[in-house]
Amino acid sequence: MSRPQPPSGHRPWLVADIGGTNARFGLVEAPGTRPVRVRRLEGAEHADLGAAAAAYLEQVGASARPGAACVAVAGPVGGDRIRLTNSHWDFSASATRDRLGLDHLEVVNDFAALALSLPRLGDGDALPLGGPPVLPRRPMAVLGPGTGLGVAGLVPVPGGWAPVPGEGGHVDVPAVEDRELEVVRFLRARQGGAVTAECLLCGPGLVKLHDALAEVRGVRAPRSTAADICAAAPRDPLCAEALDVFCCLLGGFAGNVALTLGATGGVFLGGGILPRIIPVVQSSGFRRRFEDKHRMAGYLQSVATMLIVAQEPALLGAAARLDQCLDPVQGGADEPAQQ
Ligand SMILES: Nc1ncnc2c1ncn2[C@@H]1O[C@H](COP(=O)(O)OP(=O)(O)OP(=O)(O)O)[C@@H](O)[C@H]1O
Repeated sequence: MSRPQPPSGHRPWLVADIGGTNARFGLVEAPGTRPVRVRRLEGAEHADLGAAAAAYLEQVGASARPGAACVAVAGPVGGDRIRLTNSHWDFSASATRDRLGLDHLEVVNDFAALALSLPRLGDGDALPLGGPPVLPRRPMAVLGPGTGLGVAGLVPVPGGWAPVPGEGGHVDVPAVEDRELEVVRFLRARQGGAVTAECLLCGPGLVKLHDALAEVRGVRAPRSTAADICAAAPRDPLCAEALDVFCCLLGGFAGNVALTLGATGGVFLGGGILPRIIPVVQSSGFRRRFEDKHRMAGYLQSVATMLIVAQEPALLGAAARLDQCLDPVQGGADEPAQQ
């Protein structure tokens, strides 16, 4: 297929994904194309979004000033003031737009952006984790453990797709099997009150899950980071079990999301942790727990589960959002992911 050419006089678009630690940027040179010159900056090294974006544009030697931007942020959006959940950045969208000389600035929730990336995933951007192939033009869902646990739906609407972001990570944890219930009972006693899905299904949550499992098993084996647990799992049975419980809970959670949203088009997994432990997820109880929903087992057996392995997929979704806003021909042209 021929690559769309920039319309004459088209200024590039800036896309960004701002997480708790990292700010990822890219440039979209023509409507309907994938972001290029993608870079990751440390959020803490820059005072605010405007400063980080300016540093990025200088770093990549952008010759033309962007005409529009879409910024995906980890936190609720709405109104001019944007406060990030896990970062000190707090900025005015209109002031940032003016400072960067943009005609248009779009701010979206990071999982809404991730949802909008789904119809643009190509071969090799996502791996099957069980079930049939992805079905075209059906509702889809995306969820991902990273610094927190994000969830969003994506529904087909006339002319394209609409993302449905929410706060789905904060539902109760779907503990069903004995070892899961033991971990949750232990944590309830220790921290008091409810244990949410995000409490265990994210990077810091994996550490909490591992340490609780150690207490339940009566062993002392402190681990300080998710990376440490993932690296040790091939030779440390407790780390391996913590990861299996993590994947099983994630499967139960993903099944709940699929049932709630009617995501018959497929459930996609994103976030920073899973792409680093692909064989572990593939051999875990994830898919078994996804389908293990009593009378709804048959319904879920017909739903694809996929692991997103594309680099910086939220930037792809941010570009899709700009197409929707500024170039309805490209924005409405997305076909659902075919794997
Ligand atoms: N090597 C690793 N193996 C497993 N998990 C890791 C590794 N490195 C980092 N992580 C986990 O990944 C999480 C970050 O995931 P992700 O990149 O999705 O975060 P984010 O919230 O989108 O953005 P940010 O990176 O800015 O925090 C961290 O909480 C950390 O626990």
